[in-house]
Amino acid sequence: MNNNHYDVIYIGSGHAAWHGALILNQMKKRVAIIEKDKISGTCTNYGCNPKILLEGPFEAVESLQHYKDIVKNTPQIDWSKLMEYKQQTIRPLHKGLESIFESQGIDIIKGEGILKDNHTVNVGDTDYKAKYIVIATGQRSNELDIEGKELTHNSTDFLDLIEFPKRITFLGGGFVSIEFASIAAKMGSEVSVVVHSDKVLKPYHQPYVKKLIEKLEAEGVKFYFNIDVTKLENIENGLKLSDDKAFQLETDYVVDATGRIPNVENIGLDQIGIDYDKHGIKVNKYMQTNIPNIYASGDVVNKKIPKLTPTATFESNYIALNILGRDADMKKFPLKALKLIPIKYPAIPNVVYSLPRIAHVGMSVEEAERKPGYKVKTVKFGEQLEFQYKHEREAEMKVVLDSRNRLKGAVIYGSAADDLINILTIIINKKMSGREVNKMIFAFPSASSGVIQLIGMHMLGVDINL
Ligand SMILES: Cc1cc2nc3c(=O)[nH]c(=O)nc-3n(C[C@H](O)[C@H](O)[C@H](O)COP(=O)(O)OP(=O)(O)OC[C@H]3O[C@@H](n4cnc5c(N)ncnc54)[C@H](O)[C@@H]3O)c2cc1C
Ligand SMILES: NC(=O)c1ccc[n+]([C@@H]2O[C@H](COP(=O)([O-])OP(=O)(O)OC[C@H]3O[C@@H](n4cnc5c(N)ncnc54)[C@H](O)[C@@H]3O)[C@@H](O)[C@H]2O)c1
Repeated sequence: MNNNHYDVIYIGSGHAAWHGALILNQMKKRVAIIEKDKISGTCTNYGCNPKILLEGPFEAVESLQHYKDIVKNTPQIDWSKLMEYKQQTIRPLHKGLESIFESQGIDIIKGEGILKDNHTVNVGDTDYKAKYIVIATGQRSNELDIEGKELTHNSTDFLDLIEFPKRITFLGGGFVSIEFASIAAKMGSEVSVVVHSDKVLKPYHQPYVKKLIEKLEAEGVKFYFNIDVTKLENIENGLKLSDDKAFQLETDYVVDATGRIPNVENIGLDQIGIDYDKHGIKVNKYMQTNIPNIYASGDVVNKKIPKLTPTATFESNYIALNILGRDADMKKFPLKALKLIPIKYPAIPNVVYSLPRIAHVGMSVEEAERKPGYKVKTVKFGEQLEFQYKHEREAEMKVVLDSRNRLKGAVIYGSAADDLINILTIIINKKMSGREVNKMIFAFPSASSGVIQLIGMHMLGVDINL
């Protein structure tokens, strides 16, 4: 076989690509991954992984603060040591993954992939051919078009900060701003969050967002709402941010966290006629673009569901199975059937990794309140399970139950929300009844055992808000 001919070529090497690439490789397909930057994409190198690693010590400090009458003296975090640890841990990851892929027989092609026709991707001066192509080029940070925009930084810069600034400002009220502001507040910086609307974390349950804002404000974070910044300039002692009206803010470091935009430019979409818009590449229910042998996966897709690592992974796996189904011969009928199954997303948990976290899954409280027959129950588990839940009295959740008391959705405020939400996601996806939930035994006295018990009681119709 010609060396440059593949069954499947991926453009991009993030979660939207490599999970499926490994499946196809295992199933004896010849696979190549084209990557212009570090192998394994945003999450591993510039997103989830470095973020959660840097956040670890701050989370530990936050837990200790729940015992402030008992544990004296808040520990100080040495940012430069923490950054050193982050670099040592994160920097080798892409090389590690690269060698795993290569040892499995997946070809890694370094460079910028550009579609030339329905079966050809060009990298540098070489053309690579494939029966199927998966576009998985992800997103990049938005850059606000303001005067002095070159003085702003993005999330990647923040995650590489060597020295923590005394004053730091985040533009935007989304995930990145709120997660990073939680860290910055604990570094003792003067932290500002400047938002162009009157809300932060719009998709989240606003009463819990309000609780989080109040908590961050108590730690010194200043929120500025309804401000459309237009200018950032150097001044004698730092930077000055302003709008066209009276807003002025002096700071030392500005993070533009006003969202991410799909990488749809310069990859040959117009040349070969693939449909896309500013929200990403358009796909059908099989994740195919309007050219059927070319798929799109992950953040680059124009989709209503959240652009997250687990959704990118889910799509990557789905596409691999769809390709296997299309290629299967009739003797392997079960595989053939795979190509006919449209993608169907289960309930998708979302977490803001703030301190504390906010998480949600399934039907929102707001939708449930409008829907006849649905109930919303508030479970004040921080108060009810004080000793199990490590003194975090303000931790709370709201669960959405349908007319048969099945769990349909939940929103959680509290430090363990990121793990608890996964358990609730299983209950929702498995459509478990209250009886089924109550038939299981969990380790005690863990936080999750208490929470599941409380929810299990609600699902049996027993209201046990003590
Ligand atoms: C700061 C931050 C924190 C985040 N935290 C979380 C979190 O906690 N949980 C979560 O679920 N999600 C989080 N995300 C989102 C998550 O990182 C993305 O949803 C995920 O990485 C999407 O995967 P992907 O493969 O679609 O895209 P990416 O991981 O962005 O991969 C795309 C790859 O394609 C490459 N590429 C682009 N164009 C070309 C080309 N022409 N040729 C070759 N290669 C190309 C890029 O270099 C990149 O490596 C975070 C994101 C950021 C920025
Ligand atoms: N925990 C997680 O899962 C996690 C964490 C970080 C990032 N992410 C992913 O990365 C994406 C990017 O995060 P983000 O926080 O940058 O984006 P975001 O979409 O969450 O928030 C963007 C913020 O910027 C504001 N904004 C948008 N346009 C603006 C403009 N022109 N002027 C001023 N403000 C403007 C929005 O109102 C919003 O408050 C997320 O949507 C998510 O997909 C996920």
